[in-house]
Amino acid sequence: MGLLVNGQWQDKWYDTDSNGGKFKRESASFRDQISNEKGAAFPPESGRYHLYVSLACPWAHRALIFRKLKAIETHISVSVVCPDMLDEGWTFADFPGATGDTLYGKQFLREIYTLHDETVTTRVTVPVLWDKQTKQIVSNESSEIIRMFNTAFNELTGNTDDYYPAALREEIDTVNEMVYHTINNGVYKAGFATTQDAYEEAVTALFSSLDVVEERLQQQRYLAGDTLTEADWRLFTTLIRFDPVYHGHFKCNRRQIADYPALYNYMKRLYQHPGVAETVNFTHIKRHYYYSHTMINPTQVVPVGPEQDLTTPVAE
Ligand SMILES: N[C@@H](CCC(=O)N[C@@H](CS)C(=O)NCC(=O)O)C(=O)O
Repeated sequence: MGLLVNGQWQDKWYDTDSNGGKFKRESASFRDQISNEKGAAFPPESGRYHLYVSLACPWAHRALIFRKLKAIETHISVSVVCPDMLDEGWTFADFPGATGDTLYGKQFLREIYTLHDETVTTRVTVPVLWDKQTKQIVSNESSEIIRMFNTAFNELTGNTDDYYPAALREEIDTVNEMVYHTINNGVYKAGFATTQDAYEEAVTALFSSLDVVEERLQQQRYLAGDTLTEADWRLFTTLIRFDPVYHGHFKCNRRQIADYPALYNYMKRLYQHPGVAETVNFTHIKRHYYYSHTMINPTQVVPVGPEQDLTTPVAE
């Protein structure tokens, strides 16, 4: 894994030494918008945009789910990277379920970043929302990509489902804040911590938030009440990876999601939502983490479990 500095690849792992052993996620570098506003640089057009994703990545998974839910699959094409992310970063190497770079036949995802700007300095992350027309990255920030998908293509698709409704925004923002820091990013903070204290701090915050969410879901169907919103999808992509990966690989092993009755039922309900199961690929998920993070798992052996059947009936 590494990053681009003035367009040159440098193979470097995350620096936790300068931060007391704590993992600190950097902000995404590309933050443009697909927008209906007059004169917008990136207007919604069918066939113009492309998503580069990893099926392993919880952030990219959000974008794939929204592409499904909002029926924009025929308007936005997708390339899936190989789950192995080693010294070359994300690659388009062959792997079952990976597609290669379906636009330009490149070898490495970083070449998409340098196609945008050959002297760019940035981490090379997924998801990437790409504009085929200008050969520019529109955005590599999943939280903003899902907001664009929520509304920008409504006229093209006729799908007006709203996962960020005005009346619930305050509530959604509050939940997102807690879920992002302590759960979505919390599992990474635990897994990438290089001191005992940094690890324990992250794990404690993670499980106290899971308790809060469990209690909430015992009272209500979704995080923001009766309405399914982006807050649920943002939590879902972490929950679905939890028992197979974060519990073991990231040492988040106080409990499994399967031990929380309401959370587990909710996770299965979201998994069974039309179109969602086909966005979940446990082979890519397990392979990516256990095979790529060689400082955590030097043998690169991928565990066989857990045995879970997410298709069994759920309580509504
Ligand atoms: N803020 C970004 C984070 C994306 C991200 O960190 N993706 C990971 C994969 S799960 C990645 O590509 N990491 C490579 C790296 O950090 O070099 C988003 O939510 O879109």
